Amino acid sequence: MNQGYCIAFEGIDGTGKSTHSNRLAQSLREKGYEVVVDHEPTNGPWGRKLRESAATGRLSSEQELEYFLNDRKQHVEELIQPSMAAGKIVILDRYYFSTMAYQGARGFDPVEIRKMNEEFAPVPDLVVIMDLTVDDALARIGARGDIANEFEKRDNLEKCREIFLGLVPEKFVRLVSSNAPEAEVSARIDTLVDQLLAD
Ligand SMILES: Nc1ncnc2c1ncn2[C@@H]1O[C@H](COP(=O)(O)OP(=O)(O)O)[C@@H](O)[C@H]1O
Ligand SMILES: Cc1cn([C@H]2C[C@H](O)[C@@H](COP(=O)(O)OP(=O)(O)O)O2)c(=O)[nH]c1=O
Repeated sequence: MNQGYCIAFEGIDGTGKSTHSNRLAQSLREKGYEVVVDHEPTNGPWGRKLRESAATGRLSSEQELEYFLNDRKQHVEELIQPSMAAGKIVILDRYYFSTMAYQGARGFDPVEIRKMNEEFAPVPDLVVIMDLTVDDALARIGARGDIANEFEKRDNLEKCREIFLGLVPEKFVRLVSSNAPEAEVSARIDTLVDQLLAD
């Protein structure tokens, strides 16, 4: 049994991370793989506080960063590491690249944020950056029936998108435009993951 895989979906809100992390999980299960799919912020105590803050007003930048790190530490210990150790494929709808982007957009140095995370969080085998223009992403959030929350302000999303796009030259990062029919986007992601699993 191998040591498992970790695949993270990243990108600004509304780009299809949740849709495509679930579609990928389904398609891998149909191929016989053992898959765990989960999201950050988690449904644990830190994640719940962070989600509340998206609706009611953001925490101070220091406190927000601390809560995201606490949430992730718990996630790594309780779910990510044990699942990978059991040889499963872990699919994450957001991971520490979101902290680089969103807390980076709030003034922290993304490089420092990455270092802090990589001290305890496994580096994923593949990061899929789902991409849309901010206008298109906000339109999809609206169509989903949601009112944009505190994290989803236009200027903030522009900064976050720039940080995400800055990761693309890295070897394990792939950019996928979400500006195509869902089945087409899904097929592109399946191809990337098939390549990873064949290596
Ligand atoms: N390729 C696509 N084309 C059109 N709509 C899509 C596509 N992928 C996702 N959507 C829709 O866009 C909205 C946002 O997708 P979602 O997966 O919730 O994004 P995220 O998890 O990144 O916030 C949803 O209503 C979803 O059905
Ligand atoms: C994981 C993570 C998310 N976020 C932000 C991005 C999102 O706008 C917000 C909520 O995440 P989101 O994926 O929208 O969760 P949900 O759909 O369950 O509400 O948290 C950060 O600022 N830093 C992080 O490290």
